[in-house]
Amino acid sequence: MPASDHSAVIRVRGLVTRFGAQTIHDGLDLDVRRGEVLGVVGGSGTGKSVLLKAIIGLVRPAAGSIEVLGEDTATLNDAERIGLQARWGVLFQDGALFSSMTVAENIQVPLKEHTTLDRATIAEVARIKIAMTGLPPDAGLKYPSELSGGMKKRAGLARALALDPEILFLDEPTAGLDPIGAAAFDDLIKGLQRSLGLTVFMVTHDLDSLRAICDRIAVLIDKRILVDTMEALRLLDQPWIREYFHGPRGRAALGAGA
Ligand SMILES: Nc1ncnc2c1ncn2[C@@H]1O[C@H](COP(=O)(O)OP(=O)(O)OP(=O)(O)O)[C@@H](O)[C@H]1O
Repeated sequence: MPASDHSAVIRVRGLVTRFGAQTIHDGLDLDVRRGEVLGVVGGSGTGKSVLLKAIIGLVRPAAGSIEVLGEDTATLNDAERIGLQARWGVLFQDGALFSSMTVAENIQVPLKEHTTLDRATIAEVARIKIAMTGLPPDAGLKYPSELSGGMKKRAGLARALALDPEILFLDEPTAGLDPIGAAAFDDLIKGLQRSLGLTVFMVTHDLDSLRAICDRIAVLIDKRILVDTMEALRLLDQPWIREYFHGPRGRAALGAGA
């Protein structure tokens, strides 16, 4: 494998984000490696979603730099920004589907926005994405209100994959799913990540997901990030990490030896 395959596809340096007087991140550094599944964890309100939004340009940093796929996101003009956005897909927590559109129409939105493909090809791509995410073929004709929670997530994932992105951002993908549905969704993400060579940035609270599919884990603590493998992080003597990995839920998810 060439050395460049190990290079960071997301490089955050000295990130500071603020809302009014509240500082969310203060000098945060993070590298996300090409082809890895990175799980992002941390206590409630520590800034996991804000970090995701800062990386995809929905929150403007007060200081620091964010490079995605080699592009410094602060210096892009509109055309460059749109070009970069086409190289990642995002699945927000609730799926964020347009309720007035069918699943197929939802998936077609980014294709219509970012490509010059004809209607028949766009419809065919949408059909492929529906199949890839394990939805039945007739799901394309359904409206979001007619879908179960798990199907909504799959439809959101199909839309996130519409443009064959290099990076997939997931915000709490298994939240609200029952354990069997969550495990199936984890399997789907891991399978797609492997077959498509995706880099996955996944905000989650779900210890089962972390164990099942993440290569490394980033922990938001004190407005910064600690990143390592789960095995290495679990050895750290840090109060939140101890509680998270060695508390009752951590022990249950990680096995009796945790
Ligand atoms: N648009 C906004 N305006 C003002 N404050 C915000 C905004 N977005 C987020 N915040 C604040 O930033 C902090 C971090 O929020 P964020 O949603 O990133 O937390 P989180 O770590 O994802 O939490 P959770 O696990 O509970 O979802 C919170 O205190 C939140 O209230």
